[in-house]
Amino acid sequence: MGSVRLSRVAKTYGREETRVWALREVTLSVEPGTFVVILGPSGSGKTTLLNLIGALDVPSEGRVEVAGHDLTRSTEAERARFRRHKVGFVFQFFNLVPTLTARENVLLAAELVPHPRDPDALLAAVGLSHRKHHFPGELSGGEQQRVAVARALAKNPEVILADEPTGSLDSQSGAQVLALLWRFARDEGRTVLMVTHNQALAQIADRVLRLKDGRIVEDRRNEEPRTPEEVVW
Ligand SMILES: Nc1ncnc2c1ncn2[C@@H]1O[C@H](COP(=O)(O)OP(=O)(O)OP(=O)(O)O)[C@@H](O)[C@H]1O
Repeated sequence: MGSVRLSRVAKTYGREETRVWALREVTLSVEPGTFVVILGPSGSGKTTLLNLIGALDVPSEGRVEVAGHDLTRSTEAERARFRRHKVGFVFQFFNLVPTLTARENVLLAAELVPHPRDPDALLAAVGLSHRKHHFPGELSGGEQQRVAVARALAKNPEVILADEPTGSLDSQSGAQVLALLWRFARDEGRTVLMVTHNQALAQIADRVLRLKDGRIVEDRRNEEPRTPEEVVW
């Protein structure tokens, strides 16, 4: 299932005197079913970390293993297959296809995998049955993000990577999106890694990672995480 293991991972950009260390000496092991919240200042390496786990990028050093796949020893074609089958992505700005309806956006993801979840059931679960034939431009930000979560879940992925999924939402829509991601980890044993600038969201995490200057400077487990509904933000 969706285990995540990084061993002495570094990621650099550029060369020699202009080299930037986006990540260094990152070692991490996350068990399936964990809801991980990743905090850290701008430029600390949070997005880079998600990109490596999601096989959108490869490390400069070290090893990345996700859901039993060694992403550092795979070809680009294998990584594309891994992204397609194993990972659901949720971004800050939804990234829906504007010319497709909500339902078609979810269907498009479902068609990528052999054992998808039912798009209509997912749209019902995110409270959007009545809006499924609407285009993204006809939906509010919160509704679009709920479609994006339904799209990510449609693939029934082992790992969900969410980069500031509530960053552009009002608090009520944000809470709904959060609850969907949280339940997916809790009820279905999937691994969710979520980057956020909102410190309050650490309370709902099973595990909190804090990055600074490309290193993990805090790695804490919450014995009794709160539910998204309990957190005021
Ligand atoms: N393609 C790139 N080329 C050069 N440097 C990059 C590239 N991508 C990221 N970086 C640098 O790597 C470092 C980490 O970036 P990253 O986007 O992972 O940070 P972040 O914690 O997600 O920041 P933010 O909260 O602002 O999104 C930064 O110094 C950034 O400027």
